Amino acid sequence: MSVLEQVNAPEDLRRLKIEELSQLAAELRELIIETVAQTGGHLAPNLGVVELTIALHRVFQAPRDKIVWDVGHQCYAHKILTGRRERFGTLRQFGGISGFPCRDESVYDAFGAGHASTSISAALGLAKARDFNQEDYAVVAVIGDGALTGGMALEALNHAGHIKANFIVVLNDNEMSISKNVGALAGYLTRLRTDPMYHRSREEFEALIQKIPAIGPRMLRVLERLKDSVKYLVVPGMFFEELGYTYLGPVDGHSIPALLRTLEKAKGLKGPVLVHVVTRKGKGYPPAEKDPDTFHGVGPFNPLTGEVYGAGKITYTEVFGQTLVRLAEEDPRIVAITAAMTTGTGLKTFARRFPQRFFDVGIAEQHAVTLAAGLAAGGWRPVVAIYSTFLQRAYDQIVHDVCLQRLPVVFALDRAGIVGEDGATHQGLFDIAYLRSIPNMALMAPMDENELQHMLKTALLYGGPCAIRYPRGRGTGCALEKELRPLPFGQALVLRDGRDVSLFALGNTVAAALEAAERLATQGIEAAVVNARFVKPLDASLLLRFARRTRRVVTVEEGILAGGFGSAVAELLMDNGLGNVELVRLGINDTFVPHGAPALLRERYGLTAENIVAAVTQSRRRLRVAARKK
Ligand SMILES: Cc1ncc(C[n+]2csc(CCOP(=O)(O)OP(=O)(O)O)c2C)c(N)n1
Ligand SMILES: CC(=O)[C@@H](O)[C@H](O)COP(=O)(O)O
Ligand SMILES: [Mg+2]
Repeated sequence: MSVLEQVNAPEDLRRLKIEELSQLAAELRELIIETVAQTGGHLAPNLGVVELTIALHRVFQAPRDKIVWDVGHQCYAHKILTGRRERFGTLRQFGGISGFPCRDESVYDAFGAGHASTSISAALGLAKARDFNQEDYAVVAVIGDGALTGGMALEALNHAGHIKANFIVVLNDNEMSISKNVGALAGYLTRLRTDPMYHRSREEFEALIQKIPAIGPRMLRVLERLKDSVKYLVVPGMFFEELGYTYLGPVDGHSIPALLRTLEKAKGLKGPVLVHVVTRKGKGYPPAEKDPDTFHGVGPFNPLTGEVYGAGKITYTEVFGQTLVRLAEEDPRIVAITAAMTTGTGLKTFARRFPQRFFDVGIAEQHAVTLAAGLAAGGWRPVVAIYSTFLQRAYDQIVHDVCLQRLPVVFALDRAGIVGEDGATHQGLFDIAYLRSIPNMALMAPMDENELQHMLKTALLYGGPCAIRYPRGRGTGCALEKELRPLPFGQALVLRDGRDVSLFALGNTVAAALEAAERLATQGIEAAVVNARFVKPLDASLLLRFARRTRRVVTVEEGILAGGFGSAVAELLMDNGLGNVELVRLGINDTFVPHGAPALLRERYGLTAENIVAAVTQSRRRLRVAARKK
């Protein structure tokens, strides 16, 4: 029996001999690589924390002690060691285990995640709850150097230091966010890691000074008084110490004995402790060590060669990236902003081509948006490329800093709609509802890649806040017109005429609507198909004309129904005395959509051509809302 097979729960791990732990690490790596090669997932972050996870579960007694993973994309070894080894092959599949910590999945997942920089706040909350409940357990937040660039993490670090909370922050420093980590704090961590002057613990440092004959103790007292000057230069982890933390580290995150020693020590200390662990992203798998950006989150690949499968049609992201470069060549005022997602949002070429006009601000969506507002106020034309789900972070900045001042900021909302295997934390389902309600905001969605490039041109010509939402992955494979042309603002496009029912579709659901119309035609039902293009402003006159003519309307959107595109159409009909038009809204009905293959999720959540056909035929039986709650 392998060492890993002996571990069904963390107590089994605590029974292993210390010499067996490195074998356990090797077996965990093997299982993670083998599985992710099949399912896709976050390979490099997980390979980097194998020893750290073993050490955490050896020193702390989960589920009594709480381990809170930031982002949670590095929790695979944790899942395998906490009773989910047998189910690990179902990773990220519909009905299988999630790629992120999830309280509904296991008592060992102390706090759910998916978005970055929440762990210190959550751990602090758990620690205070423990104190209020007069309980006695340890709380540990595990946060990466990338996630530490997020405002929330810094806010929590600040607060926890101030209230002297009893908890531990483990900083997993691998010098990487998804791409190379950015920011002044990252530079400070590098100095901590590499400068021999910093490379010792505070106690070692003080012991060293004490030993200086005759003047040692006096010198220490002087240094104590010179807190803000000399001591700053020489005390390791001074930044964290000044915030109120006991700093331990830097520790080699691939040495199990060093990790065990340091975590034991941290466990015995009072007040906030920060353990600085240095790891290598992708550790133990050469392709991932060499290219941690590609292997951060990866689709299925050949484990022997590291070849990633699935090249083919161009993605929406790529079309966005290449169009922005073209437009920026023509307009020197265009600048691009990403919040730590240069590759994911397709801005790599832009960053290379226009380094001075490109900003990676770290995991700081709120700052990204207000930075864009400032640039726009100063006469520049910022394009902020952020995934739909992560822009949720910056809601007030969109309202207060951009829209209220009617500033010409373009929001490129990638990963809008169903994203698939990342699951509930990452589906981009709320943006229509949260953007549509803001005055001055315009919102569009392209039906294909060709329309996306024209929409980007349109958005940049529009003089106010404007968002374009487009989906993850490959598009329709349509031809891209050479000439970029602005679309008539606020106008929908009729793709097919019909007198029995009007299908108003948004974005990538247009293809399903067209297919549905074909099928309905075989049943003798003539369905008109309208590509809405704009959620805001809606093409009111065209939509009303079709509604009046057909008296029956189906709206389709890959988004939450409440407040979405279908809601906008419902409001339009009501406001124009057409409340008696039969309306069926297809979309996500008041639920979070879990992980699974996108095609399967679209089927389950009523977004396929078949669902549209069913909605039309059921609407004849006067069913008003066809979207089902799963
Ligand atoms: C709010 C938010 N923005 C962006 C992301 C995308 N994202 C996921 S992991 C990651 C990098 C995290 O870096 P780090 O915390 O250092 O972890 P590592 O991958 O290096 O282990 C980013 C930007 C996210 N999950 N949440
Ligand atoms: C954990 C995280 O938030 C990112 O790594 C995300 O999973 C990337 O998603 P894409 O694969 O769609 O870029
Ligand atoms: Mg990192």
